[in-house]
Amino acid sequence: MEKVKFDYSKAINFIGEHEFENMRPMLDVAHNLLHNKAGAGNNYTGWLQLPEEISNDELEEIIRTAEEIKGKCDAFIVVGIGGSYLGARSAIEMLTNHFHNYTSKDEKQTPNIYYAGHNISSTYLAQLIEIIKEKDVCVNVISKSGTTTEPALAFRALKNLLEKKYGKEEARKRIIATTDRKQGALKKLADEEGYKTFVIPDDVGGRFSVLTPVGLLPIAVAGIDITNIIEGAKACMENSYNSDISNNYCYQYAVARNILYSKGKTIELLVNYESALQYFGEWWKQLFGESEGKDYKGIFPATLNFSTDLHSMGQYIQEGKRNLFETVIQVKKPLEDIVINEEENNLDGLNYLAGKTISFVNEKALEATILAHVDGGVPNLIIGVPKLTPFYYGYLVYYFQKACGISGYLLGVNPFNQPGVEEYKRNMFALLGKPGFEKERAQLLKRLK
Ligand SMILES: O=P(O)(O)OC[C@H]1O[C@](O)(CO)[C@@H](O)[C@@H]1O
Repeated sequence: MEKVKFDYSKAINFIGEHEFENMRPMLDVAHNLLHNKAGAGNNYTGWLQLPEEISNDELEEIIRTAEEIKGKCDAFIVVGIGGSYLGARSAIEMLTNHFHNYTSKDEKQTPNIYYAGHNISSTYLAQLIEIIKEKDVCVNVISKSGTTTEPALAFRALKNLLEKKYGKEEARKRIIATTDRKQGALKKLADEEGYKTFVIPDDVGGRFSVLTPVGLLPIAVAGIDITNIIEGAKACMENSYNSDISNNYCYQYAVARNILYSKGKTIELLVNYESALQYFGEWWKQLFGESEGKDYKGIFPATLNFSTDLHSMGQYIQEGKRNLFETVIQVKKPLEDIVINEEENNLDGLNYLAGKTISFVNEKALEATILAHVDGGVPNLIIGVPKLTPFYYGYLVYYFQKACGISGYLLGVNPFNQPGVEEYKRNMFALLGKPGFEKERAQLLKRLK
């Protein structure tokens, strides 16, 4: 199987070969911290061996449940936020037809997939309920902590809908909870109601959980081969095991971004030229943002979808503040292609492209953009992916997770916690009047006057 490749030749004006050499000792330390589970946050590094440790029994159980759901519903709702939904969504958007929710179940043999609990928009939830209320519905509620407000609120409304529609007994069979082994409100609720549950391993944090039932169940419901995803992750696990940077593309990426960061390139733009990768970017953004943005440092991760965003953000990238670098995901072969047709009168002037394919044009757009942006002072790192298949999805997931762990240790942070996210939650609970937050509430209300 062809490897996912990393190429930093378009950043060579910004990173000298010797700088990789200079980073070897630091990389060795980071590698050992991660692999010996000796670094900060080491009790959340279970994702490292997941592709090898996930058992056939567990995979079969996920696939069996997914088949049941597929047979039972035409609307499947994934309720979760952050790492509890972005992995699934990134795979589903990458690996199913762009228009999968617009095709009939007969055609695709899978339910439409909807998402809830990833915002607190009443309009979104009301409109979702309107769309699904006449359909046959199943819900997968996912929360590691089991206490996150956004999915809990959405789930309360959807549970109510299902119970009214089917009665309590049948609703119970249409709800699957993915949560902690023993704690949290969702675990308690699932036990009381008798929902089927899947467990998120204790040592795997939300943003590293896509290769657990968190991601795998919804992905399987969407008709995607999850065993292939695990195979891909396993391949990357093997290819990125060696701490020698000269043949470890994953470590080259981790090191390159840290070198660029140390030179003031504080914003990383993950760029794609395939719209199917939009949500992969969202998943990546949380992975790196939540892992590295702490202790008042860290690269700010942003995503761009090209060529779409070249027509909105292209100006900034070319000539704005020079604190950017790009990481381009280059897909070598599209799943489908279209040959550009010849037109007799050539009114649009495109006949010079007749006989070429749309993907050829996309490739030239990529090459042209990289050259322009490098000339404009924006280093480009390129990650070459042979094709968008389940195998390479799994490969990329592991690639970025591993690079993130290593990169976080190189930066000197704990890549596996997220203490800062609690700040807004405390304020929100206080303002909502949650019991136990009375003191904070009084203080905040004064500040809001
Ligand atoms: O799975 P949970 O516990 O609902 O958390 C969802 C998301 O919220 C966070 O905890 C941040 O609040 C993320 O780390 C996580 O991915």
